[in-house]
Parts: sequence; C-alpha cells; structure tokens
Amino acid sequence: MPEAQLSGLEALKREAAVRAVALVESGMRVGLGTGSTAKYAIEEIGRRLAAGELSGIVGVATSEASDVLARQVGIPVEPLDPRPLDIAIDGADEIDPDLNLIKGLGGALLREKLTEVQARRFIVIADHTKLVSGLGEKAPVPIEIARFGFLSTIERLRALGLGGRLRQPGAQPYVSDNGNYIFDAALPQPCDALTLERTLKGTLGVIETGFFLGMAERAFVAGLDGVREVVRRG
Ligand SMILES: O=C[C@H](O)[C@H](O)[C@H](O)COP(=O)(O)O
Repeated sequence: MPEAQLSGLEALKREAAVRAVALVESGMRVGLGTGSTAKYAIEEIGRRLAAGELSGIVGVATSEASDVLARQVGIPVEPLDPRPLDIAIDGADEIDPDLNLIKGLGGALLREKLTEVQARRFIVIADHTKLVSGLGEKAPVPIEIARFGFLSTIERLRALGLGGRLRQPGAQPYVSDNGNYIFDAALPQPCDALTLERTLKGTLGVIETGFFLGMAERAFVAGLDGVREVVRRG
C-alpha cells in the first residue's frame, strides 16, 4: 500500500521495518518474523529483491502466514535447519528498557523463538506503544501448551499464581501452527521474568513461553518524532 494511504500507526510500523531491512545484505539467510509489523519487513525485502538491491536471500519463516507472504513477494523460503541465520527481524508485543520482550500475541512464539535463537543478529521492530518499563505491564505472556491434558496444565499454571485464560477467540480454543493451545497469562507486577521463565520451562505441559529474554540485539522503535534505534546494553 502506498505510504500516503497508511494510517499514522501503520506508517510508523513500516518506517521501523524499513530501517531494519537496511541491515539485510545480499546472500544473507534471514529469519522472517510474524505479525502486522514484521509483514512490512517481509514486503520491504521483497521490494529490494525486485529492485535488484538484494540478491541471493534465503528466508526462514516463523509462521505459515509469513511463509505465504514471503513467497508472494518473491523471497525464496527454506525450512529451519541447524545453520545459523545472519539476521532475524520481528515485531514484539512488549519491549522493556533492556530489550527483553514479550512475543506471541499473534500465536507464533514457538517458531519465532526456534528461529530467532539461531540468528547472529535479532532485530526488533515496533511502534512506540510497545515500550514498557516492566514486562507484563500491558500485555499477557502467551504460553504455548500441549492440547492433551491442557486443563491439568492450566491448573499447574494457576498454582504458580498466574491469572489469565486459554486463548479462545470463538467457540473453540485457538490452535497454533504447531497444533498446540495458548494460555495468555496475566503477570504479577513487578514480574521477575527470568525466574518465571525458568519455572514455566520446568512445568509439565508447557511447550514454550513468549518471554524472549536477552535475545534482541537492537530495536527500531517508531514514534511521532521518527525512528529511534535502541541497542541492548552489555
Ligand atoms: O505471534 C506473534 C508475534 O510474536 C508478533 O511479532 C507480535 O505479536 C507483534 O505483532 P504486531 O507487530 O502485529 O503487533
């Protein structure tokens, strides 16, 4: 869509995406994120390929939807294999001052984490509404859980003191690309995300969480005064 037709927030998201895609070079293997911001990054990579600004790009998609979009815009897509990715670009639901993230409100957390952990550089793109002083301030943390015995798993999550609910947009629970359910957990504030992440990973029935801690190298965050580049400290 031409820039002039995008709403204010959408234009900001695209601006952040374009800044991140400027880091992509010919021949790179690129992790392709998921969501309404990552969509702009995929489109921009496609545009640069079509314009001859890039060549030899291979994309690894973090969701079925991003796989479809990438192919539509002419990005060759391959499955994730053990080779490192040069870069991954993705959106986020919350970003704290140390670039720890909550991701997965779009349901793609497991494939995103599997892909982004293999990237030499993981770049986050977002609009300014995603910035928080502590994780869980605005968004729940999505927890992907096995369908089998999910009610028992939810009881275990509640026993950890977590509020929240099974994601269920209609009559049936939401099913991820991997065939699992998602529990959107409300976090106590303030939240010790690292400790909670460790506890959750040791909880039977939990497959993955939407905490992306210490993974992002930098973020391009678009606000009304332009795009701010935030680099992780240490
Ligand atoms: O599962 C979805 C992903 O983690 C998204 O990257 C995240 O939800 C941000 O999406 P959006 O850019 O649409 O706000």
